[in-house]
Parts: sequence; C-alpha cells; structure tokens
Amino acid sequence: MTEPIVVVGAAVLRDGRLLAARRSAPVELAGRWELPGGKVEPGESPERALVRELREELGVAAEVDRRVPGEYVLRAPYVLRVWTVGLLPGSPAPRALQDHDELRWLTVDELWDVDWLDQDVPAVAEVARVVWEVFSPPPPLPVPVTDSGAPPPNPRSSDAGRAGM
Ligand SMILES: Nc1nc2c([nH]c(=O)n2[C@H]2C[C@H](O)[C@@H](COP(=O)(O)OP(=O)(O)OP(=O)(O)O)O2)c(=O)[nH]1
Repeated sequence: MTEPIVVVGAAVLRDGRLLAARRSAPVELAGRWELPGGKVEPGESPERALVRELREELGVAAEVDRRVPGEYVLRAPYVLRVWTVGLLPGSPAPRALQDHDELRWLTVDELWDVDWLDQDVPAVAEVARVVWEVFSPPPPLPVPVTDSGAPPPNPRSSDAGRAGM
C-alpha cells in the first residue's frame, strides 16, 4: 500500500477571523477555497512545512499553534492535516503570491460564504469547532430544478462527496 503523503493546511487566525484562500491552479481546483499550505517535503516536519508554505504562498511570518483533530482524505495518496496558525508580530499582511488569486478573512458567520473544496468542508467544520467552539455544518447546496421535476442528489448529503478531490 502506498504511504500517505501529508498536505499541511493552515487555519490562520487573526482577530477572531479565519483566512481562506482561493486556488488559482490547477484548473480542476481553481476558483474553490482552501486552507493555505502544501505538501510536506521529505525529512521536513509538518510545522516547518507550514511555516515555509505560508512564507512562499502568502509572504507572511507565521507561528504554528495547535493541531486541529482529524485527518482528511484528499486524492490518494494525499491526506490533509490542519494546524491553527498565528502571524508573528511585524509579519506582513498575507498576499496571494502563489497558487491563489484571492484571500478573505472570514468571521464565524461568514464561514460558509465561500465555496470551499469539497474535501476541505469537514476540516473547516472542525476548525470552527476548535476555534469558535461552535458546531457549524455547511449549508446544503442549492438544489437546481430538473426537467423531470425530481431534484438531483445533493453531493453534500453524504460523506462520499467530500472524500475525493
Ligand atoms: N494546500 C492545500 N491543499 C489542498 C487543500 N485541500 C486539498 O484538496 N488540497 C490539495 C491541492 C493539491 O492537490 C494538494 C496540495 O498541493 P499544493 O499545490 O498546495 O502543494 P505544494 O504547495 O507543495 O505544491 P507543489 O509542490 O505541488 O507545487 O492538496 C487545502 O486545504 N490546502
């Protein structure tokens, strides 16, 4: 069996808000929102990988705080693990330098205003639980009307839709 490759995701927090980043590539992920981060390199600790990725992608100086419980299945062999992260005093504000074309600081009430990658939804819900101590399930997707009158299955109504990439 192939060993999983860890993708580290950062729940960057500032003034009670969570940073969300909109991917600009690859094309199948572009336009969807994620937690900034990336793949851990061989021999690198997840915490160092997070600090490196955040410097490269957002131009910030970050410090890793605590692990958010859970491991979230991405496209094999990747799995997502998440940490809460703070910006160090004097850090530049985040800018979308690499992989992203828009950033947003979300309050808990705005958490589901962005179109998170399906596989990030359970991770983001867990961040909300840990950070804001709220259970914040995503709202169901709007159901388009079909010719037959029967609504198509809602991809968020089962966990299956969240596991793939
Ligand atoms: N960073 C990040 N990647 C995610 C999330 N959710 C998710 O499915 N992914 C996927 C997208 C990518 O296929 C993979 C991480 O790749 P990446 O492109 O961010 O990693 P990287 O910066 O190390 O880039 P590279 O070495 O491939 O150039 O995981 C997420 O919340 N954050």
